[in-house]
Amino acid sequence: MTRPHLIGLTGSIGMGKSTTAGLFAAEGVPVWDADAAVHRLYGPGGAAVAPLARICPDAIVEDATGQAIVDRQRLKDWIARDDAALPRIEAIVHPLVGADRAAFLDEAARAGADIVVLDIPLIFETGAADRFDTLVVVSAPAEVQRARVLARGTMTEAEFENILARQVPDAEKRRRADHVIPTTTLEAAAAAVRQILEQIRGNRDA
Ligand SMILES: CC(C)(COP(=O)(O)OP(=O)(O)OC[C@H]1O[C@@H](n2cnc3c(N)ncnc32)[C@H](O)[C@@H]1O)[C@@H](O)C(=O)NCCC(=O)NCCS
Ligand SMILES: Nc1ncnc2c1ncn2[C@@H]1O[C@H](COP(=O)(O)OP(=O)(O)OP(=O)(O)O)[C@@H](O)[C@H]1O
Repeated sequence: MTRPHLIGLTGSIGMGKSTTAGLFAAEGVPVWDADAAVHRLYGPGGAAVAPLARICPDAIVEDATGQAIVDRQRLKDWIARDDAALPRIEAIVHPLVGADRAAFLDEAARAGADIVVLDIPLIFETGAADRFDTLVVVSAPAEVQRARVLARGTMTEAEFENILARQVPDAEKRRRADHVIPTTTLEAAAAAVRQILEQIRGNRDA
């Protein structure tokens, strides 16, 4: 069983990771989404619920059907109060995310996938960049990024600035990427996705 070629897909907040992951999926490439994995781990029956309950019982609530789930706002409240909180949460969540990713990769290899995409917001921030065969960064002009994030209405301008300040700058991500996908239009992004897949397959077959 040969290992699939690993594409790491990343980019700063609102740059179009999820949309671009969908374009890879539309080309038949299996996609794993790190954020979605965390949401599953925090949801009903999720593997992070019990261990997080032990270190922060306040962060556990019941969903509409009475099942225990992690309340992200309450976790954030704890992180804001206590500098030790995030490292303790990460010590629980990261190994569980790693296991979810490993299960996805096993399944993709078994299914005979030649290429897979791992959609991970914090590849550069977590020092994981060298684990991929190809690094792809999605990017759009800063004013487009700002307008998109604020148009969602899910955060204030100050919250957006705060997240930006904690992320590796877009220019550095672009510099370190093997490929930059422009996300100003869907057509441009889709063309870049097809070109990247062709290049990887061409190099492999050469
Ligand atoms: C703190 C939590 C509850 C906040 O959840 P919430 O839904 O409000 O935000 P979300 O995770 O979607 O992040 C929002 C934005 O901030 C960015 N961001 C989040 N954390 C960081 C960070 N440490 N550094 C830079 N950017 C970050 C994300 O990329 C995203 O663009 C959540 O991020 C969490 O549980 N984090 C700990 C687990 C973890 O390490 N997850 C990362 C994936 S392995
Ligand atoms: N190629 C594109 N052309 C036009 N609009 C796009 C493109 N890619 C993304 N967008 C728009 O940009 C916004 C953000 O996209 P998306 O949710 O994919 O970003 P993200 O990087 O996954 O965000 P986050 O980091 O916040 O999770 C959405 O409104 C989406 O419709």
